[in-house]
Amino acid sequence: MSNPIYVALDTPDLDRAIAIAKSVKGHVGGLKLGLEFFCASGHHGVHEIQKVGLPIFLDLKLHDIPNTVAKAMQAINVLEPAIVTIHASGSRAMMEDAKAAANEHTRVVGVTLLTSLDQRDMESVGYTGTPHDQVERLAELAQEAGLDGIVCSGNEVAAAHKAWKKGFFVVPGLRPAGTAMGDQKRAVTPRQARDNGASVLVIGRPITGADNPGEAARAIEGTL
Ligand SMILES: O=C(O)c1cc(=O)[nH]c(=O)n1[C@@H]1O[C@H](COP(=O)(O)O)[C@@H](O)[C@H]1O
Repeated sequence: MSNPIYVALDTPDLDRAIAIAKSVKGHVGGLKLGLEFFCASGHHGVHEIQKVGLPIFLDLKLHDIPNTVAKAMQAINVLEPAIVTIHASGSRAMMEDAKAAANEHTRVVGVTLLTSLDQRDMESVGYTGTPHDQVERLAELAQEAGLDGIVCSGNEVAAAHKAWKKGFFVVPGLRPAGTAMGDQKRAVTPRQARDNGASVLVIGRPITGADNPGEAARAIEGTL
C-alpha cells in the first residue's frame, strides 16, 4: 500500500516549504498546500513545490456561489492537483458545479466539519446534532453531488467509510501520542485514523514543527 501521509506545508515562506518537502520526501506520499501557502506564493509556489516530485493536494477549501467556485476550479486546473478541497456545506449545486469544472484526474473532496470544531462550536453557529450527525449528513450530500470523497476527523471516518464504500477519505487533525493539540479539537493518532479507514492522513505541525521534519515523518510512518 502506498504511503497515505500528506504533509501540510503551512508556511508563507516558499524556501522553507521547499526545504521541508525535500526533507520528508522519502517518508510521505504527497504534499498539501493550503491557504497560507497559496495566498503567499500562488501558482508560482505550486510549480516550485511540484519540482520535488510528489503528488500535490491543493487545499483551498472553496466555498462560494456555484458559479464562482466553478470558475476558481477552472483557474487551478492548469496546476493538475491530485486532490482539491471544497466546503460540502456550500450546497449540492456548488459541489456538482465544482466537480464538473475540475480536471478528470483531480479528486474533489468536500470538507464536512472542520477538525477544529466541537459540539459547542457547532451550536454557536446554529448547527443541530452531533459532529457525527453533521459529517454523515454532508457525506451523503457530497456523494449525491458526485464528489470523490470527504474530509472529516478520525472519529467519524469509520462510519463514513461504512456508508460510502468507494469514498475517498481525507483525515486531518492528527496527533501522535504526546504531541500538542494546538487548535485541533477532534484529533486522533495517525494510526487510529488509518485503522478507521482514512485514505489520506494530513499531518502538519507534528512534522513541520520538528527540528528534523524528515525524522519526524519517518517516525510517524513507522507507527502505521
Ligand atoms: O482540509 C484540510 O486539510 C483540513 C480540514 C480540517 O477539518 N482540519 C484541518 O486541520 N485541515 C488542514 O489540515 C492541516 C492540519 O495541520 P496540523 O494541525 O498542523 O497537523 C492544516 O493544513 C489544516 O488546514
